[in-house]
Amino acid sequence: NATELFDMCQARATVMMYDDAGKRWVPAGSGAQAVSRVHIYQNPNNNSFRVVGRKLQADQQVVINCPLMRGIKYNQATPNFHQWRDARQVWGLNFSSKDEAMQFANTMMYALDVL
Ligand SMILES: CCOC(=O)[C@@H]1C[C@@H](CC)[C@@H]2C=C[C@H]3CCN(C(=O)[C@@H]4CC[C@H]5C=C[C@]6(CCCN6C(=O)[C@H](Cc6ccccc6Cl)NC(C)=O)C(=O)N54)[C@@H]3C(=O)N12
Repeated sequence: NATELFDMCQARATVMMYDDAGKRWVPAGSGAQAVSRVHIYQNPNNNSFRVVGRKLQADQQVVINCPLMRGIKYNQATPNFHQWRDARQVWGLNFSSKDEAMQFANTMMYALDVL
């Protein structure tokens, strides 16, 4: 049966990926840049965590589904723009508010601490 994932936090953000070749940030997912609801889920069975973001608009497209690996460095480049590297790319979250950014960062840092 599908494991019940614990929804630790949610924040509104535009999910971006860094295009190394073009040296620019591009919106994750297809179509125009749009705000997503970004979650940090915990799988309590194996103490794993993942960041999942879905577009707020009708199609609810999944634009990020990124497991959090031990040792990731979460960089709060600005109060509203946070980023981290995974094996393949750099993710950027452009949060809709500083409060949501702070709450997300606190949860992220907790997860990275207990991994
Ligand atoms: C205001 C105008 O903003 C803009 O027009 C664009 C679009 C804005 C919205 C989407 C976004 C918002 C905010 C600013 C904030 C600054 N910033 C950048 O991109 C900076 C500037 C230079 C550029 C160079 C590299 C780049 C890109 C790739 C990763 N990286 C690193 O430095 C990493 C970081 C890191 C550190 C520690 C751990 C993990 C990681 Cl990932 N370091 C290393 C050692 O890996 C980076 O973040 N860079 C953003 C930006 O410009 N923009």
